[in-house]
Amino acid sequence: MMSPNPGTKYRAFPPVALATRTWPDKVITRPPIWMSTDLRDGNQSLIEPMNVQRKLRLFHQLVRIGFKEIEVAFPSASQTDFDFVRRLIDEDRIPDDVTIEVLTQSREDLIHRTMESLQGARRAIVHLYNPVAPVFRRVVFGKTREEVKEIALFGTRLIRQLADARPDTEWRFQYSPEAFSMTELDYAKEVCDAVVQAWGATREQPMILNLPSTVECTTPNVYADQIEWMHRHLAQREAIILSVHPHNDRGTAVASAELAVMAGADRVEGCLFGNGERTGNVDLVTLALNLYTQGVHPGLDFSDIDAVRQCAEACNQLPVHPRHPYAGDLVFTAFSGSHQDAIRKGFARQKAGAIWEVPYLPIDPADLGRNYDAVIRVNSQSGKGGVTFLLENECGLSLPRRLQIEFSRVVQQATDATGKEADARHIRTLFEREYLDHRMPYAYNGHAVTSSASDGMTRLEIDVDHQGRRITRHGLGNGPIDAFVDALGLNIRVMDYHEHAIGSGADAKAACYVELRVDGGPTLFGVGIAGNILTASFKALLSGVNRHLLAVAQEVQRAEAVPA
Ligand SMILES: CC(=O)SCCNC(=O)CCNC(=O)[C@H](O)C(C)(C)COP(=O)(O)OP(=O)(O)OC[C@H]1O[C@@H](n2cnc3c(N)ncnc32)[C@H](O)[C@@H]1OP(=O)(O)O
Ligand SMILES: CC(C)C(=O)C(=O)O
Ligand SMILES: [Mg+2]
Repeated sequence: MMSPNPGTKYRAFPPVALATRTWPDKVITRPPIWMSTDLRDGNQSLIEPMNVQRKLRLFHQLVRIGFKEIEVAFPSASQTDFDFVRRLIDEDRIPDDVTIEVLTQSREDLIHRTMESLQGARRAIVHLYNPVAPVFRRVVFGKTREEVKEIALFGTRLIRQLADARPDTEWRFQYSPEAFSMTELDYAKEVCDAVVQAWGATREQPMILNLPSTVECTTPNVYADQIEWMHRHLAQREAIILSVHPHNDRGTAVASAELAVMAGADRVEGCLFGNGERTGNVDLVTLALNLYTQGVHPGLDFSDIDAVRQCAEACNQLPVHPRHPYAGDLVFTAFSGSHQDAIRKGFARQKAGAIWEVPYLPIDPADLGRNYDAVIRVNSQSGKGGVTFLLENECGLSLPRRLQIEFSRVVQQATDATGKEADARHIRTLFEREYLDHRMPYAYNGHAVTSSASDGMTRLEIDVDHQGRRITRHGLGNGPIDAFVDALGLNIRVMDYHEHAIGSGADAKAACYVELRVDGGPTLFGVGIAGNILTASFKALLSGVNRHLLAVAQEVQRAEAVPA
């Protein structure tokens, strides 16, 4: 049960005294060094860790995306992880410009096994960690500050010694004071300075110092302050590649990473789609594409985001949420009417090569290999914009504005009745049923222009079915439509008329929309599609007449059904 007074159980994280902080004014203008830990931190968080096959598949996907540093295993943890590192090296699967990284605790046997796994590697990063925060010192280790610092120094010296004994590999060293963000800053600095010195890092041969928010426990601005404080106070900053490793316990890992980069971090560790322990490591896809939408190329290639997502889902055996930024199934989909309207107008105005300005879409789906098909989907929350967009895209029909309004009511009735989404095919069917399929009471069979005489009048013979009976009639008018109306012998007033071609070449068709009023009733539309514009316009007239007569018949039925 939730406590009515959480202050007795939980305490607020204290802010950092850093009055002269500079990060709020910084702008990220280049990408950080990315490090994927999908195959280590991501893997250790899975219900079933990846086998070698799945790890290989994900490794090659990470290489394709463009990661140059990949933490591939915790080799002393399991035979699978050890064997995986061996396969990468023995089968020469690591591209020249990619460096693999492995993680170890600061324990003698584990360090020996870790170094053994890397035998023969061209280049490798050995990553040592130990927890340094007060709760770990007290609860997990029962050690003093000095003793915990000594754990870090022991591992650093041993790795230095083993690395020096294997000069054929180009070694790099990384140290993480685990749970950094929960640690007193002066103590974190003391441990880190000691490790940097013990390793012998220099400007020419820097080491990676990784400051994790192992469990995210502050607002992102506090993490940024902690990073800036370290950035400014570390004794040998020039000998350090400053790295961050945010987790997402408060749901703000992406913000933490972004602010940390503004605060001085050079490097970010995380996983694709935010996989990782508990609520995940920071999501590298979101981080990278956030940069991209600011006009900064992240140096990672997500131009086939669906393939990356499918690979991650298959390897992790975990789904990516449909609303996941940039990658989820629904993130480029608008259901609601005003959004659809704005997106449709945005697409219509967007010019190739111009700055992207489609409302509600922060990125062009095409940049990620997504198409526009699913951008607009229609349910009962949708308006004319979405319906119009789908008809345009699916059938090449550009409805005049008032017809858009008329037909969107038809779609809304249908979606309200079912409570379900109407896909493009369903909308097309509704449109055909409403405007194109009526053959009662009138159906078009043919026409002939008998003369277009010198008096400027059109004479027309029409061949139509009326109530299933074939009839021929003649009409005279100041144009074909006028003559057709005359031949029908009905009281029809044509209020508006639109036409356009559908497609091009031999298969091109004509679409015609007429807005009319029959017998002084309400205005309504008729639509005709045919191989030529004249036939399309006659069909459109009959469509409108049939719709009017059907509405009248339904009205009569309704009136008769009401008990007296
Ligand atoms: C935040 C992170 O993601 S850190 C990475 C965490 N990832 C993993 O742990 C996954 C792989 N790990 C494993 O499979 C196991 O931990 C192994 C195989 C490496 C080691 O297993 P075990 O030997 O059974 O030890 P276990 O993991 O339980 O470690 C506990 C012991 O190590 C000590 N320890 C924990 N971390 C460290 C460290 N970084 N350096 C030195 N000692 C450590 C603990 O204090 C404890 O000591 P104690 O037994 O004297 O009380
Ligand atoms: C090993 C370290 C970097 C880690 O994964 C963490 O602290 O979250
Ligand atoms: Mg982690």
